[in-house]
Amino acid sequence: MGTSTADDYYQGTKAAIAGGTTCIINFAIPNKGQSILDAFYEARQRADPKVCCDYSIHVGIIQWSEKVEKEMEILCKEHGINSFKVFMAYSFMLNDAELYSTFEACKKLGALALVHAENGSIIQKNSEKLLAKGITGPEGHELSRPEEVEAEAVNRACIIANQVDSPLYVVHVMSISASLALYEARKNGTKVFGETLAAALGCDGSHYKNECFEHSAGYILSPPLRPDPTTPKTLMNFLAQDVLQVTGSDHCTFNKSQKQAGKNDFTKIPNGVNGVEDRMSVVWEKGVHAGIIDPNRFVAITSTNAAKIFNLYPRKGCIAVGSDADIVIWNPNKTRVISAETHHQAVDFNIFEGMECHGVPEYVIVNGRVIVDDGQLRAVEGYGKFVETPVFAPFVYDVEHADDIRPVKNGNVEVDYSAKKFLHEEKSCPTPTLPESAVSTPSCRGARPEGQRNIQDSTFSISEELDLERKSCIRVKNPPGGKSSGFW
Ligand SMILES: NC(=O)NCCC(=O)O
Ligand SMILES: [Zn+2]
Repeated sequence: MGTSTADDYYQGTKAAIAGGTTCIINFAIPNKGQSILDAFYEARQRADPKVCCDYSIHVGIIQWSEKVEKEMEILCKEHGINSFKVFMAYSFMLNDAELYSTFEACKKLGALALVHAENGSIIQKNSEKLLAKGITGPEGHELSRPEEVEAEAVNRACIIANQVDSPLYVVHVMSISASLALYEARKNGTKVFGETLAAALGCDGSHYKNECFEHSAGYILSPPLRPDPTTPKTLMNFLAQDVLQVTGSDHCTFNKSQKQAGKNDFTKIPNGVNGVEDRMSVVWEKGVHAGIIDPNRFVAITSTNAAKIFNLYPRKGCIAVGSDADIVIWNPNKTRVISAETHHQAVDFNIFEGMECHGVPEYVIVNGRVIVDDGQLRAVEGYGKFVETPVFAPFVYDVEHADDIRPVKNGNVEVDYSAKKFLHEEKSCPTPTLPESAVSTPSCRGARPEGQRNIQDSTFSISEELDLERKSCIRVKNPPGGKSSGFW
């Protein structure tokens, strides 16, 4: 939207580590007319000297052509890219036929299509109407793109993916309706994964009603936060029940002065909010501390599932011999209050301002180096590396042949990293590896969904049993990747 984010790769990854995230995947979105290869090279040039932790890249497709298809192949075969984001909204949205071709190309390459799902044509018409009526402030943002506009696009994207039998990943699912559209599609056999955001779990759309432009504009992202105050908790329940699989940050920050670009026209407010630093704390607070998920599910939805979907697993997303030494020591008994005054991001606004979070990353080890030491951050610019994401992720494409994951060489020891072995081990591991305090979080409070056990009552994790209990109400008949996956 004609401006650059407040956080760069240094500030962004430093903040990520401060919050307990040790690897990120950012977007390289080309400018109009720019080739996707150039967008990728540019992102690498910007990132490599600056990143404090490892990173990968999703490449954006903002138009469709044979050239784009050829370059997608080059990115997959020569540059370690396995995911491409398309938009169903904004001036650079793709139409249905173009989405069809992109999904088909992804399937052929063994890549994963990521979709920004909102109906761009409806948003445009609604925006024109609202502006003509004199509704120019940030409140117009949600009014122009209500839930059903998101849900319709999720449904349509799933149908298109199903037509070409390609897997699909829906980024930033922000509403109950959109989650249910996704769930319905999966029940009907579409291989679709759903990601929601820390923003959606920690905030609601009431902020758009704030009379202060600076405040309400600070919460503008797309799809927007929803006015229904039950949405954040319901989305957390969807994560617990595997209706959604991942919590991302979609960290895309703009300073107050940058948001001023839309002072007289909400359609010009740069879209995006913070998330990378506070994601882990917000998910712990609203999920584990609230008694909705257990610590194992916390790890799955903040780390392991993403690593599996983007084929970084088991190098990332698990603690094991041969895996990267990216480890977070989480203290559930400490608290912190989120504030723009104290955060490590460059941006001058924080959507979680004033939120008290139980759960603090006390030590963060990045590639074997202690970067957060007893709460003290010592990030090293340029210490991170670009990590390739190979195509045909077994957890997305081929669970039956997931054994084909190559064993990782660890010195002289050859470690068997077969995916099936890991799936099996996950299922049969009843021993807690967490300290008792982390499992029976004393700070637990808040109502539990009806019929669910208090997962904090036990001194060992029962997430597997709980999952089965829950799934008996919401059962995924044809899970992406097949029924044998422990992931589902
Ligand atoms: N969620 C959000 O508004 N991020 C900025 C760019 C995008 O829409 O994906
Ligand atoms: Zn998006």
